[in-house]
Amino acid sequence: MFDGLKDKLKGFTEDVEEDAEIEDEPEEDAETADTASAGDTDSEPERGESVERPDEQSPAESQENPSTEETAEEDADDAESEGGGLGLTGKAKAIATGKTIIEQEDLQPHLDELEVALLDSNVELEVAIEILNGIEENLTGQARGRLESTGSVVEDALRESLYDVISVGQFDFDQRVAEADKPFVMVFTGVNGVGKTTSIAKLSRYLEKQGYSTVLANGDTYRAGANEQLQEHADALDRKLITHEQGSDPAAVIYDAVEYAEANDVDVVLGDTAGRLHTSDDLMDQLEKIDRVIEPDMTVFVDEAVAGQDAVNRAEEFDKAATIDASILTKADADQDGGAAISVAHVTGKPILFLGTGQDYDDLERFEPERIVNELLGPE
Ligand SMILES: Nc1nc2c(ncn2[C@@H]2O[C@H](COP(=O)(O)OP(=O)(O)OP(=O)(O)O)[C@@H](O)[C@H]2O)c(=O)[nH]1
Repeated sequence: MFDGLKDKLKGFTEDVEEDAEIEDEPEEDAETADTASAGDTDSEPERGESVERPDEQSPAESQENPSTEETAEEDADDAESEGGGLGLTGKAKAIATGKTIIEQEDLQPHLDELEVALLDSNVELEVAIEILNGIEENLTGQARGRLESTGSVVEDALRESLYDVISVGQFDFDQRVAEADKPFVMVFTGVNGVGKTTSIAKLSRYLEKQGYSTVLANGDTYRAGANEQLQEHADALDRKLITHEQGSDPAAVIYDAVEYAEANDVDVVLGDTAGRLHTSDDLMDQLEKIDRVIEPDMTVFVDEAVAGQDAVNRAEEFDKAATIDASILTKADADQDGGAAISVAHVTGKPILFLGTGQDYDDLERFEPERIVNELLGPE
């Protein structure tokens, strides 16, 4: 999963660190520099100034002191006591105690290369820029500390920045289901053939493992064979499926499924809908009607990770045309790029909840931002 992007990200970290200097100057030099720059209260680096961060703890030290929050707080305190850590005073102190110095002019070419690599991996432009800005910001020590430190300043900055863009809107799906009134009603939408139906079947299996019963509803009354396709999954999983004839009202099918769930104490209703483009007015009207009549607890946009930039564009367009609450990206197992996985939450403002990682019912993974960052950059 995401192997192409992993290599590019690894290259960035290594290249920047090659250009970073580890300085270890004698104390008196620092004092001289400190005095010379007394009164300097700069807190933000200008473009072209050096960006500097204290060296991280060694892996051994970080094991002795595993609290990321504490480390982050200490870093923040350091930064504050150094006037943001970025003025001349801060620089002098940094040199005095042995710090990593990364010159802005050394960093910039690597950021430019990373931007090209991200775009090449189908990361949305606006998202790529957000990641680059995040790296710069994190390197200046302004916004770090939620993830375990790796001992590498550059990797931590990249890690935090990626985390920021992919964790947009995240909520605890399991908790949401647990706390909701039952039946919890979910409706799935997206274009044709992306793995919507399979994802519903996988989610039914996932929910079963959490102790919930599910009923399936085929709101795809548009396509011939859709009932049979979902029936195969229902049979394989031993689930009740509610269907109506082809051409009937999808809202009515899902309504029936909700009634069935209420009458039979079923916890979750999973409603499929016809594959559509956001531009198919009649199908988008159907979706709007489902929203109005059923008031689902969650409308989930499904697309395939391998579609890259197309999936990102569709997610953005669907989100504008209909109310979606979250996304599922399928076929992540076949995706080298990871561009959609990185971009979709940011462009929609809604979280990716699950990744489809294969053709079996168990091949559905919770999209956990921290785990995805580890997947992309390697474990801490
Ligand atoms: N490798 C892989 N294949 C998947 C995944 N999810 C679905 N597929 C395959 O993608 C194909 C299409 O899946 P469907 O569930 O039929 O797609 P759909 O979006 O419901 O299609 P329509 O009902 O035509 O809109 C099937 O062959 C699935 O097995 C996944 O996560 N990984």
